[in-house]
Amino acid sequence: MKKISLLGATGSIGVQTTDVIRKHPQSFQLYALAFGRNVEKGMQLIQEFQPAIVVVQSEQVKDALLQHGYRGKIYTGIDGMYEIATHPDVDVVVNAVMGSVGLSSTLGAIEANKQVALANKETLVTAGHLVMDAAKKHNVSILPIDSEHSAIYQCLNGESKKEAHKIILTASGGSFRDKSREELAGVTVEDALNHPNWSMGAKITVDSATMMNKGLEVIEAHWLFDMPYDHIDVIQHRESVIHSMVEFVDKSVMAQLGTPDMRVPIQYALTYPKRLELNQTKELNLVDIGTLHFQEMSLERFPCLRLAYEAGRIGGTMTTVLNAANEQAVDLFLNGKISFLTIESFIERALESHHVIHTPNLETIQQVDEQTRALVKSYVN
Ligand SMILES: NC(=O)C1=CN([C@@H]2O[C@H](COP(=O)(O)OP(=O)(O)OC[C@H]3O[C@@H](n4cnc5c(N)ncnc54)[C@H](OP(=O)(O)O)[C@@H]3O)[C@@H](O)[C@H]2O)C=CC1
Ligand SMILES: CC(=O)[C@@H](O)[C@H](O)COP(=O)(O)O
Ligand SMILES: [Mn+2]
Repeated sequence: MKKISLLGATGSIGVQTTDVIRKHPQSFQLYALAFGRNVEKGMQLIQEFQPAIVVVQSEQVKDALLQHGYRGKIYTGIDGMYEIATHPDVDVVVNAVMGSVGLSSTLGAIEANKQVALANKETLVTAGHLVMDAAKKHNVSILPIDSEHSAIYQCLNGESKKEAHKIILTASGGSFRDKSREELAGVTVEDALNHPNWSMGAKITVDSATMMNKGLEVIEAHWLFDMPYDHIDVIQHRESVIHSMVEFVDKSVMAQLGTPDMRVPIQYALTYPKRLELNQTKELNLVDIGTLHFQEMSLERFPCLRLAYEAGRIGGTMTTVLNAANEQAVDLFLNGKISFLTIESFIERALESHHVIHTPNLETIQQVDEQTRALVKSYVN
């Protein structure tokens, strides 16, 4: 029985994680959960799973939960998430919050020697060196939940890291894959949220449309698999059936395939190195699909991917700025303050004005993150 702390329980990954836990009550217990503001969903989960500890984003949300009749142990904010990520009774921490707000909990979980199942890719983008150094120091495995990185992890299983030559990340192309850059001028939030293959939270769905999601994933792969940027390729693959590939030194290529269903990588991160049945997931039927499509990824069509490669290659606080500027710009877009194409121009402006700091510590990263958000907000005026 593994006791799980689930951060971001009310979100897309969080809810799918509870689905996996529900299906395997002999293997997993939801010991603690954290969420932001969705009190209704949070209460449903509390009533079903009866966690020992609950964490919410703010005192205001805590009051709302008390008004809904919750009488158990409750903490708030980033400190609360840190508390349940490091709690001595917890075995596994699933980090499924959105954004760099998950960083201190990821670091705390590693330092407390927890098994870490990581969906929160932003923590690796903003501070990959801190996360990976801590994981090495504490001999903690970080099990990726992100579908591409889970695929790579599975392809590398039992292989020698030295013999892996190249990582090939697949990208669906996102909501606007069939539009030219000219056609992007008038797109709406609703259009952007219409992902062709996956049902996900709003921020990552917009990231898929700008291709920043793949940019963040390139940086995530760099850190997780210690792979130089020149050895990480991205190709467009419309069907999201091949979740990613690894080319080895002998030119043999391993791929991991499956229907697009996040419960598969979530469960794998919880059961690794074993596997459990996952009956409710649709079997992959390649005969029904018939044809898989592949296309070169254009850095001109998708400038956010170029910006991510450039920031990743410079390193240091450049990726902190990339991530914070993106989080802020996407938030402005989702709130109707800027257009879709302004997202990429705000990010580029923030990167251009930044003087990189190499090997920053946690405090510096947090400062740069805050300053970048304020800077990007000021661009609106
Ligand atoms: N969805 C997917 O299929 C995939 C997601 N990912 C990654 O997983 C992470 C989560 O994505 P997704 O589930 O789609 O996102 P959602 O927006 O659906 O969920 C985010 C979760 O984080 C919570 N949250 C947000 N801010 C705070 C905060 N300050 N304090 C506490 N909780 C907070 C939200 O709470 P509430 O809603 O209650 O406010 C919610 O539970 C992201 O990093 C994303 O890139 C990676 C691969 C696939
Ligand atoms: C499911 C998942 O892992 C997402 O990150 C997914 O990759 C989004 O799809 P694209 O970024 O390929 O559009
Ligand atoms: Mn992904």
